[in-house]
Amino acid sequence: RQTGTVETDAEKHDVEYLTPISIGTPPQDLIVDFDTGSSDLWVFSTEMAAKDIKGQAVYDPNNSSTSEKLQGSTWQITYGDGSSSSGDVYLDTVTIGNLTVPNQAVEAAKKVSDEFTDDPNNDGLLGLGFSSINTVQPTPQNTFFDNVKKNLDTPLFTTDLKHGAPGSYNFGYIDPAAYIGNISWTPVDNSQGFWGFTSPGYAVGTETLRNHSISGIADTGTTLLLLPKSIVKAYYSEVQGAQYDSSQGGYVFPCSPTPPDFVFGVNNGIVTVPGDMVLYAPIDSANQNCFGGIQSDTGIGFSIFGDVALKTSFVVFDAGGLQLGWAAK
Ligand SMILES: CSC[C@H](NC(=O)[C@H](Cc1ccccc1)OC(=O)N1CCC(N)CC1)C(=O)N[C@@H](CC1CCCCC1)[C@@H](O)COc1ccncc1
Repeated sequence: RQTGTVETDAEKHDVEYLTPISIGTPPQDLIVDFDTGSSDLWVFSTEMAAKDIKGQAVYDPNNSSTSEKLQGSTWQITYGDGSSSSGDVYLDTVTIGNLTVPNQAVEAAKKVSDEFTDDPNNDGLLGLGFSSINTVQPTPQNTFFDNVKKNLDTPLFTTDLKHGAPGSYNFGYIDPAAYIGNISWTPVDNSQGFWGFTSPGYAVGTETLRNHSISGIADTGTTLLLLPKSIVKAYYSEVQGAQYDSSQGGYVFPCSPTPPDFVFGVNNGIVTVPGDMVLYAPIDSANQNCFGGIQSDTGIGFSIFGDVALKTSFVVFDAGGLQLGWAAK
């Protein structure tokens, strides 16, 4: 039985968290975005047109003695932000930290949308959602976690994302030194392939929790905390000078004073998003006005507890118990 840990680096404004992996023999090192909101492991590859590669590292299956083409298999994925990619599939050895999966489906990109080409630091995505939403056809493939979990002490992984500092993903164990207080557990609904859960309510600042069921997903691949419009309006009604700015595509407000905290419930516990984390990023060079880290989930169909929520906590993604655990740190 094994356990593993790997460090993940926050990009500017924590817009995404990038983590090193190795693929093939000899190992080819890439840095990818671990995404609990999707279930494909895809990477930039030598099968892409040179014009679509701008600084990313690429996977070359022909340079790996252990790669084996999955004949006839293809994949195509589109994300919530409209970005997309597609290609074909190889089985090859994938290593994360000290954990190795010998026959992991590695989805080699042939095409990627501009959002990926224009993100030089990101060489691909490693999906940590449920394998039921893997896009490989004709036969969907398992995620790295699904393949490795039989070798783990216990079938779970944890996230410890931080604000502007390296965080970590641990596999197979809960590090008691990584959190304080108790872990609040809540059942997971994986019927849509996501780590879905329902929060019982929320509070703005120091007020008492309001009962308001919020169904959403814990998603490391989404930068912001996307909530129902009514809750977002209630929050920003308590932020001086906050307004919806259609040119920015969200609520903006003066970068000082620090806005109130946002609290959401997890079972009988609470998670506090400090006001200074709601200050997502300045929208002007004078740093006068800031784009909010809390925005509306309109059009998605569920809320998204993205990095703005996750980086406040130590979160346990427990596939064995089909539950999520949230703890302060
Ligand atoms: C409505 S899900 C929006 C979300 N994409 C984001 O959160 C992107 C992430 C990003 C992209 C490029 C550079 C840096 C960060 O970032 C922003 O959208 N923003 C950050 C910057 C900010 N100024 C504006 C808002 C999203 O598709 N996630 C998916 C993974 C994501 C795809 C794009 C690459 C990075 C990983 C995934 O987990 C959720 O998939 C779905 C969610 C709902 N139905 C379908 C799919």
